[in-house]
Amino acid sequence: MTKLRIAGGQVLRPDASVERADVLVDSESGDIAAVGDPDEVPEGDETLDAEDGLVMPGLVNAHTHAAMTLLRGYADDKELDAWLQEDIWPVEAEFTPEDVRAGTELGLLEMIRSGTTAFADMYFHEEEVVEAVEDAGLRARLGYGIVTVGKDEEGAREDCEQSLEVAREFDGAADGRVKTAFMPHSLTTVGEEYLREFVPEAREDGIALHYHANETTDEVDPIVEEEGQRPLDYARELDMTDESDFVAHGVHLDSTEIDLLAETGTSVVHCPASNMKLASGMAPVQKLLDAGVTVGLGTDGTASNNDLDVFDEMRDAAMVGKLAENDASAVPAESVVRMATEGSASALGFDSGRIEEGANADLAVVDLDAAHLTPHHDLVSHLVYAARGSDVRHTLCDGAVLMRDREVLTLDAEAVRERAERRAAAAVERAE
Ligand SMILES: CSC[C@H]1O[C@@H](n2cnc3c(O)ncnc32)[C@H](O)[C@@H]1O
Ligand SMILES: [Zn+2]
Repeated sequence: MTKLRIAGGQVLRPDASVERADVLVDSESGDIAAVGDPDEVPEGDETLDAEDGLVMPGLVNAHTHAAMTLLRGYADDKELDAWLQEDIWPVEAEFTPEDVRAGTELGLLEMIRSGTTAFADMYFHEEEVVEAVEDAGLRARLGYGIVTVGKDEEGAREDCEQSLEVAREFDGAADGRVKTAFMPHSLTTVGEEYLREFVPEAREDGIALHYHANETTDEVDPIVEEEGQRPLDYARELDMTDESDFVAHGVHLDSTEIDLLAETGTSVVHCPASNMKLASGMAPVQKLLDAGVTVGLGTDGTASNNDLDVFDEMRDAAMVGKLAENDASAVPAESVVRMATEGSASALGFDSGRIEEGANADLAVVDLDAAHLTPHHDLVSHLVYAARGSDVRHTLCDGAVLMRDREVLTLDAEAVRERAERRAAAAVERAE
């Protein structure tokens, strides 16, 4: 079977208009072969029913730590630094490759079930993440997260080398669905000497960078004090603000840093739920958009969210964006959908996030015949303010159907849940 016709639905187009259309997917190339009037789209070898549904680009979660599903609900209601140091990092230190595999698979299951087709992952034992992504059929940009604080020189250098190795080894894996990046955890958890030595190595090989930046004031103030400059000026001096790079959070940004991001083409991944839950602050999203910065959307890990549902994230982004600006017209629904699709895809360097001939066939079909999605005044509004991940009927990535009529075809949901439950309990027991 080479051509799959998604028939009978309405389609969300790149200009945010919605029209009655069919989509023809080339399952071999993994691309969208045609989209348009049902009378003009060629017949397919097989049909996927989109009646009473909206065909939209698959959502792109541009910042997460997928295996942290094992820590969902383990430690809540604390601010970032204490939460990481006292609760999260001690258990993560106990995680084996098998734990990371189990946690990642649970994350992938949740993503497929809520219409997410691509994500960025920063974690460790990434070889397990690559295999899980390959089997589950998703698309990912992933990397090994470096932390040098608290490590001796040998350990710190090993971490940096490991991150470069993962970036080099796995780029292009899973038939090209996996891309990689060099991933220093943040500008305060990786020592300057290591950034000065290893970032140029990544650059030489054309490897993109992904890191947490300006998430809390505790992260900004020491850099201002010690370096005498704002964190993103410091990052720019270290050659960490290329147009292939994407930073997570970007909460405490001043106007000069917003200009710097726009000028360099560095993308920002907004993580509203995590920023609210950890009381990190409110990101200046409307100002970033006004300055022309590419903004994507991410959930962060499920210990600070506590789910991977990008529909939830879109709602949070719109709500908190208005609150931050004290303006109900700020961060409107159309901008938010763009962030979660084209914005995130562009930050990750993927040719997806829009329904257009030639783009990756990464798609979700949302059921519209639900009480909470009635009436149909404005379907873009519904995607942001009313829909949930559980409204997704089918999920496709790279032209392959990953979920059909809410049945995930690439993972055994029961086995994944059972394994994650068992491994989470054992890791916590070892740590306590
Ligand atoms: C070294 S791998 C990535 C590392 O990041 C930790 N993490 C999870 N959420 C956050 C966040 O909001 N800010 C900073 N770091 C975070 C995670 O626990 C992993 O250890
Ligand atoms: Zn994070």
